[in-house]
Amino acid sequence: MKVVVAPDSFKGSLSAAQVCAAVAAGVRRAAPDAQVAAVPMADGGEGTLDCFLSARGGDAVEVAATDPVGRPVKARYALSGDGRSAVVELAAASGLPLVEDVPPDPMNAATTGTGELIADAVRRGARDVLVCIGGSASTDGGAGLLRALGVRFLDAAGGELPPGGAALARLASIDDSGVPEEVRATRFRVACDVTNPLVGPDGAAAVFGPQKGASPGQVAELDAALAVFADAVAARGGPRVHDLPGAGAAGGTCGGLVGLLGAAPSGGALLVAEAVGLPAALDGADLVVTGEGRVDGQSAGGKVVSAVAALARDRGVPCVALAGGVAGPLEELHALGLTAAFSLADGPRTLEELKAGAAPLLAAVAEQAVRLFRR
Ligand SMILES: Nc1ncnc2c1ncn2[C@@H]1O[C@H](COP(=O)(O)OP(=O)(O)OP(=O)(O)O)[C@@H](O)[C@H]1O
Ligand SMILES: O=C(O)[C@H](O)CO
Repeated sequence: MKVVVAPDSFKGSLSAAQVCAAVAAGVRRAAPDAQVAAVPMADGGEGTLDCFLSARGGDAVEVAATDPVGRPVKARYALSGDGRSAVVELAAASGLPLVEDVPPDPMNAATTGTGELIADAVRRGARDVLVCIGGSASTDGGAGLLRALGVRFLDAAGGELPPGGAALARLASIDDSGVPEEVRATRFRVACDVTNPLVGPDGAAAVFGPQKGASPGQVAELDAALAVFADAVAARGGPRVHDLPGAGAAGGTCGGLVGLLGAAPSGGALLVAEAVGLPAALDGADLVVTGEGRVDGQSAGGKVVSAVAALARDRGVPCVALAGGVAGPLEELHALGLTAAFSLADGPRTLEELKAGAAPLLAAVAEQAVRLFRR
């Protein structure tokens, strides 16, 4: 029997790798001869670099980069063992927490550092780059990132715009003739943390500008500047990113990556699943065990459990979720491919007790679940 274990972390109790170890122990108790494939998962947020490195080998690479307000910052990204693929988390060099020590600068904050990490990965040979975005300090449409990769953003007089979202209001043309061949040859995929469009009342500036310190007036300015940016992308024959779901992620960085680098936005968990080789691991599987801290109706929205269940369903493999808490409605998850979900609770306990005892409790419920499927 082959069992694939592909869980998210349990927030506050176990990393995805620890969940895999606990579940594997339970699987072996129920089916000592089972072949267990552990594929720790993530949804593009916390833990994504680690799960990529555990699946693909390789190292975290530390780079001297630029933070959102132009200061030096050391940031890490993951490069696969074969050097061909990389995962870059935008929050590493362009995250809001990096600038908590200075007054907010929503108009000028930029994604430059993330572009520097990507440039480093491409220089080292990566041609498949997963960019996990969200948690940004900026609303620059990814202009800083793109500039670090060789794109020039010019005003009507042909002068280069300064960093930041506000300056995009003066954008007259985009020159990508300086983008190196190896960047053009790279496949970019974007894992977005939200599905907001680039502009408008649900757009990057309106919804996420305030948390970056933008006043209502600044939100309106940034929204108009992003519209100028999107118009300029469309004017040069690029896609229309104004209303594209997800384009507003990370202050419009997704819009920039889609518009100028041909990136494809997608739910984080599905992209991570591909990056860590889950589809291949599912070949010949008899059962998939997934899970997260709490499985509920929200787990259907592009989270790890729903992505794993959908991949399992496509291959006709039953999929069981194990979680600290399981709360309905679960119809959507079942429709996506989740066969059943079980809580690790073994009786009335406090949350603290459940978290502290998570590993043995998980092994016990995994053992019981596998008994239903063993052959
Ligand atoms: N071992 C456990 N037993 C019971 N409950 C747990 C356990 N581990 C985590 N939880 C609960 O599940 C909640 C959600 O954890 P989960 O791993 O699903 O995080 P998440 O997906 O980041 O959450 P969110 O849905 O807020 O994004 C945690 O806040 C915690 O209360
Ligand atoms: O970075 C941001 O703007 C938010 O996390 C939404 O992507």
